[in-house]
Amino acid sequence: MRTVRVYGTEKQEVKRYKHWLGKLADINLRQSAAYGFWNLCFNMLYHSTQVIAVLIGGMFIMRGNITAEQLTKFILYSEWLIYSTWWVGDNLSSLMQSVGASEKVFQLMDLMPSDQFMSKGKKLQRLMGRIDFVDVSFRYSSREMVPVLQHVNISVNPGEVVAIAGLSGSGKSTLVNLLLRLYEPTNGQILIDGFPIKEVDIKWLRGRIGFVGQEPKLFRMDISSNISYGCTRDIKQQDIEWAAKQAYAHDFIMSLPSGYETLVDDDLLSGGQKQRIAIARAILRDPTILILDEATSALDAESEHNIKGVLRAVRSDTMTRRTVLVIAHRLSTIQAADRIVVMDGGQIVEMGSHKELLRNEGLYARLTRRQADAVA
Ligand SMILES: Nc1ncnc2c1ncn2[C@@H]1O[C@H](COP(=O)(O)OP(=O)(O)OP(=O)(O)O)[C@@H](O)[C@H]1O
Repeated sequence: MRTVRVYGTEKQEVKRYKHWLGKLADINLRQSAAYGFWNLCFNMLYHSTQVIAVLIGGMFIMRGNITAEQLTKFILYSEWLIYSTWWVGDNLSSLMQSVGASEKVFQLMDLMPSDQFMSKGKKLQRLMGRIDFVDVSFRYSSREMVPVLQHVNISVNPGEVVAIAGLSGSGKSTLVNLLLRLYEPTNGQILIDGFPIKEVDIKWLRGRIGFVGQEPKLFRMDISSNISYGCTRDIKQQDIEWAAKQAYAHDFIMSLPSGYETLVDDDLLSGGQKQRIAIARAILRDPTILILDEATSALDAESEHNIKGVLRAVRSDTMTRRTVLVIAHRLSTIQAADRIVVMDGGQIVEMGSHKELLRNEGLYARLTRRQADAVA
């Protein structure tokens, strides 16, 4: 609605709505006409059969060929027969619709769960957080012709903070999708603590990865429940507050009238605040691997502040050292990362620290200058 109002396209939308409404009315009209015609034909047949039966039957009675009782029986039986035939015909179409619908239900019931959940993988004794992408290439099945990742090799050490930078569409999110096993690499493999990810129990692994997407989803329940959502271990209110502090969310939550008990409503929180709650949710699960996908929306400045703060908190907390992957859209966010991986056209074109990459005068230096110019 907001988009329609902002672009002033109410008239076009009403026209589009009317157009589809007209098509629906047309279909309904034709359906009603066909049904009316079927009923008319049938009623004519039904009543004319009775008239003819009475006329011819009456002649036979007068000639003494049949009795009045026989004619009455004949008319009654033929009435039942005709009525039953009509009833079957009338219900046949809805019967066919039900058969079609139930076929779809059975097809869905017959679908096998993904291989990932069928095979019981390894549960490692302890996840250290090492990640290796070994010669990984990938194409989405819907666009087989387009290589999205090509021969990607990255090794991330346990506890390292690695940022992935690059132009839009260079394959940053796809890399994370593969790590979460939402897709399987077309070539190459991903290793977790040295074990092929395919051999690791998927549920176990996902339980140890915290992921905060660009547009995190919050549920209509209080902030505490939103933060503790999906956390299987026994947690207290102070754990929730600790996670909120790490995610730079505690102060704004406390400024709300009901604090942690505030009900999350669509309009209550800004995009950046929602993201901070989602980060707290991810941190509370104490993941060994934390993945942050920085928001690309207009809330970038706020998002940048969040991500910078979280990176600082993660690095300074030596008790909970975790591997962090940040997909960064604003390069100023990630200057403090241990390593920055720069992607272009599905390939890694540069890798190093912020200073090293600036010295290289490559894509990263160009992108940094471009963003600095845009801000100035
Ligand atoms: N589900 C999908 N099906 C088909 N192609 C996809 C799909 N998701 C992404 N792509 C394509 O894969 C390429 C890489 O996309 P990806 O989202 O990984 O890039 P990105 O670097 O994360 O971009 P951004 O910075 O805009 O988020 C793009 O060309 C995109 O159009």
